Amino acid sequence: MAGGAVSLDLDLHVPGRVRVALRAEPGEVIAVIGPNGAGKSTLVHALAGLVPATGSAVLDGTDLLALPTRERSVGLVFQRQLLFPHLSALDNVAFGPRARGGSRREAEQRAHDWLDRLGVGELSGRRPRELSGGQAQRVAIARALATDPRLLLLDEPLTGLDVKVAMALRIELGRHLATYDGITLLVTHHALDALTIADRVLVLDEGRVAQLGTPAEVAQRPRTEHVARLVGLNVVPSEGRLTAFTPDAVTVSLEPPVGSARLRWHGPVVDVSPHGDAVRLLVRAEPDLIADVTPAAATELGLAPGREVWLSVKETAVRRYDLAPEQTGTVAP
Ligand SMILES: Nc1ncnc2c1ncn2[C@@H]1O[C@H](COP(=O)(O)OP(=O)(O)OP(=O)(O)O)[C@@H](O)[C@H]1O
Repeated sequence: MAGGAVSLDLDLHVPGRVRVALRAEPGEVIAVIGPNGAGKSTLVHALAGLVPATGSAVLDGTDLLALPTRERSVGLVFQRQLLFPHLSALDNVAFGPRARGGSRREAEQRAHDWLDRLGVGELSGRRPRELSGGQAQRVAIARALATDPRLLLLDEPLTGLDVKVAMALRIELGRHLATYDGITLLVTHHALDALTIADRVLVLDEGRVAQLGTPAEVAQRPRTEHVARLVGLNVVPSEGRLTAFTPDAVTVSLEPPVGSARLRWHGPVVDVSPHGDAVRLLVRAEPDLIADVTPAAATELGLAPGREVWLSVKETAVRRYDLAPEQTGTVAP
């Protein structure tokens, strides 16, 4: 039942939807991020055998794409994951270990352990219809982890859970994945998941690899506006390079900033939301920018959606880097 250390050599193509080539090392957790429609779900569904794909996905010497769906040694947690409706939570989780040849007692013990770890041990006797969405999601995660698969595919496993539960599960999942020697692909919309749980981050955009790097690389040098926003940075392309700056480096004013600052923009505020002790503004400029101001400044300037503002940033507060693609594993469709 043990997974064993395996690597994954991927060169997968779903025509018109996604193309990804990469090598994942044993134990690696790769977060998959990108805008809606980027191809994240298609990638994991293709690996699971739910979407036809060409190319190869060689795991431990075997090409998964050549295997029928049910013979692929993958663990799946998808949004709106269905549990077996006629089985209790315990039996849902014990099903995998049992199918892999464990004794009933061992399988049930293992299922109990996983349900406990995910905070739903006391619900082990319930059927799926007697569980809330969040509880069912935790049972689904337990079910995937209990089989100790060599490839774990998690598509938005924490989406739809309340903040406290998601936080606790993120910690539990991170702890487990840190010692898990199989390979994990974790599709997520949350920077926190990508940056805290993952060893590398795969950024997809329009079905292509836009960036593949460590969380630190991606956070410091995001190559797409989407990723920049996800990690809370502004990124502005200029003269073939990218200029990055934090939202708190932005000065907001109602009049054009004085001086000859080249780094200034004008546009309407489109969103105002609390962000820690600050107020975060989204301003529709070229490109869209985020700025953090104090609550006092927000009140004084009357910052509300629709308000036209000027944004500027000092040269000393920006970091510039090259746009040239140099990621490993990038393949153009
Ligand atoms: N069943 C399908 N048949 C044909 N095209 C599809 C199908 N499902 C998705 N697509 C298309 O494939 C592309 C990738 O979609 P996919 O669902 O993989 O994106 P995603 O990155 O997971 O997006 P999201 O964040 O919205 O879940 C999109 O252009 C989408 O419209």
